[in-house]
Amino acid sequence: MFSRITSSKQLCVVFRNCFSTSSRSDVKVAVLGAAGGIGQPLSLLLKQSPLITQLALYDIAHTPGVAADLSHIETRPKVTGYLGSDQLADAVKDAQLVLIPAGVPRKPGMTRDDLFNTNAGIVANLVDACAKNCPKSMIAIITNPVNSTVPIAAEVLKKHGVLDEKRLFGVTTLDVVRSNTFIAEAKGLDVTKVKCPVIGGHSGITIVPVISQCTPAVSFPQEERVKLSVRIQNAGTEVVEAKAGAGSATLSMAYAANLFAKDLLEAMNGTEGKVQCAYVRSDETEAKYFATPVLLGKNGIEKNLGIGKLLDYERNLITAAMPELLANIKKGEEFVAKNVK
Ligand SMILES: NC(=O)C1=CN([C@@H]2O[C@H](COP(=O)(O)OP(=O)(O)OC[C@H]3O[C@@H](n4cnc5c(N)ncnc54)[C@H](O)[C@@H]3O)[C@@H](O)[C@H]2O)C=CC1
Ligand SMILES: O=C([O-])CC(=O)C(=O)O
Repeated sequence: MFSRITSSKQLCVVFRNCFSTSSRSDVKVAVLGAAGGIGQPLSLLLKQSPLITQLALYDIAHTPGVAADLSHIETRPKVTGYLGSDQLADAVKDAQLVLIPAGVPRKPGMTRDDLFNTNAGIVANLVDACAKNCPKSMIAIITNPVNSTVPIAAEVLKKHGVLDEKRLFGVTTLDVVRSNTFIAEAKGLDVTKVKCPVIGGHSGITIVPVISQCTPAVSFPQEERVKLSVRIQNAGTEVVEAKAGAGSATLSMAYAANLFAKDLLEAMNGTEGKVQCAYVRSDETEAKYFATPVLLGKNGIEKNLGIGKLLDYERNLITAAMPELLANIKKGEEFVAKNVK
């Protein structure tokens, strides 16, 4: 091939074709809270994506350093840093995907709902900027309490008249990642082959692992199934306690959010068959928002794949989750009604 090249222009074309990626259009991804415990490793993982052309990093502190550091990596996304609220609009302007890990994490003894008073306003403010500057963007909320911050985001977008429920996600991928890991460990399986859906919400008893739908199929005596399910529900707390005041899961969360973002970006780019569990607007139960596996497509959620067949034990977990989930959703919606113009 190279023997027939006669000019430097031709060489450039060959070089570009050899190293081109599957996507040629501009894809801007913004990370809000990019200098944090999740934001930094997540941005590092996203910087390795050939599907992203611009990686916009926003935070209220430290973004110039994080952006300068990541910008030296020899991968496709161009990194830009934005610091403070004056630069928020530019950070999200025309983004196709906004990932939000901004806000405070738990300390031992706290529930995710204890973060509401600080994080509700942060999420409302960031989503307000998205509504104004990238109204068609996919928005993936990582900030806790996810059970409430997703309804907050929806209500803010609704106030601006730009809510598209198919483009709004609460990121619950870490629950699936943990289930896969714990089941593989318990059964001595190749962890890369284990896929266990987790449905419901993203806090304590609202997290509902559906071990009966795991592939490959696994069976446990009831006592062991209960122990494993409870461990999955409390896995976030396990990390909070191990970190002893220094925050919650950051590295595994960055891994999980990158996995979710990668599948969503690929689906947006036309790859079919991408499925992830996510906390989304739902008609599956009486809860307006409920995590289930969703088929991703060019416009976000292509199809909600639903709850599927459950064991009585798993159905009882949903029943037990419902009061807390409904209260969390109501709290988020009321926050916007009372506090956001
Ligand atoms: N969805 C999930 O599965 C998980 C969610 N989380 C949640 O993610 C959130 C972030 O956790 P970490 O990164 O560990 O916390 P962190 O404290 O290390 O980082 C948070 C970052 O947000 C920034 N920030 C604060 N207010 C902001 C604002 N108004 N605008 C932009 N940035 C702002 C801070 O400057 C900081 O850099 C927490 O709410 C945590 O509970 C954590 C793990 C899993
Ligand atoms: O437990 C927390 O506070 C953070 C979180 O959501 C998780 O690790 O699942």
